[in-house]
Amino acid sequence: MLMTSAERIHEYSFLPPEEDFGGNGQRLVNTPPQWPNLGTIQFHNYSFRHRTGLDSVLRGLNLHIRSREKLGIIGRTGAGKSSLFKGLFRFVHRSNIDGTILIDDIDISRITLAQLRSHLSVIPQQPILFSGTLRYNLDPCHLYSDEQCWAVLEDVQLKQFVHEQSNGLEMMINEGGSNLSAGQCQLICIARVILKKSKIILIDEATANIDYKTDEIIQQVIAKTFQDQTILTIAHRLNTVARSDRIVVLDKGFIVNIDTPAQIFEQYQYASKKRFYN
Ligand SMILES: Nc1ncnc2c1ncn2[C@@H]1O[C@H](COP(=O)(O)OP(=O)(O)OP(=O)(O)O)[C@@H](O)[C@H]1O
Repeated sequence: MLMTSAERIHEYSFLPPEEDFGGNGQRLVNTPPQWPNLGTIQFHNYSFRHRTGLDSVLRGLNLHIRSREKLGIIGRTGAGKSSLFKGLFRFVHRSNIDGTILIDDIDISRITLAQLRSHLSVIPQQPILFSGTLRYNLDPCHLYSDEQCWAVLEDVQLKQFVHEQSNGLEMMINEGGSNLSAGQCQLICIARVILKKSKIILIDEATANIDYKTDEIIQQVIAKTFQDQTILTIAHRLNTVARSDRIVVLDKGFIVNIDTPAQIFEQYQYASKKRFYN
């Protein structure tokens, strides 16, 4: 088993590095120190495919997301919701992208990947936890104080639970968080994102193993602690996006509707259904 780890490290060391920025003779742009201080996102005629030779899975998107806006993203499976996030993180080579994404008026293809990715936070569907202490899982680079760690645990309503553990912040977490519930894992990931204070947060709503009560806590925490952030949420449940400012409906890579939740639900008559697709 340990040799498998050595083999993986060897393989990763020889992976070709990702293209760092633009190419095509474009000049690298330096981001201002506070960038992005507004958190606006603009997609201009944006198309995305996973690899050369495949069809585009996002097609000619035009979308202006405002500072501090809460935007829900819905659509059937395969509609392109996750691809939108991959585009924001620049997970594919530039040759597979048409159009541009601007964050606070800066074209994201003209900054380094490190600049881009260090300013975006994601709360993934499957929370990622490592074997190590809770503190390490909250703050792997040791950038924050214990007080700040406790404060975010309070924000996500885990302070009491951690207090009850004999080691407090030093409590051990198993790989993948196997000694915690799915909801606790999700809340720890949210706490990590609160610490980082990114202006833009991407949330891929968890669909599995979260009970109704924990889901409600997660929604409350997100609504309360991320008021000043721009939030894009891929939603699988109606209640998650009901309080958004707007909802975007994707279908086969196109934006087919964008409106307030009330309008969208009325139009699609989703209101009576708890789960509306998948
Ligand atoms: N790594 C990949 N390589 C090639 N095609 C992919 C890859 N990931 C997704 N796709 C394809 O891209 C399209 C959009 O997928 P995407 O994951 O963005 O949809 P989604 O709306 O997030 O779906 P879901 O709700 O099921 O997560 C689909 O047709 C899918 O098959």
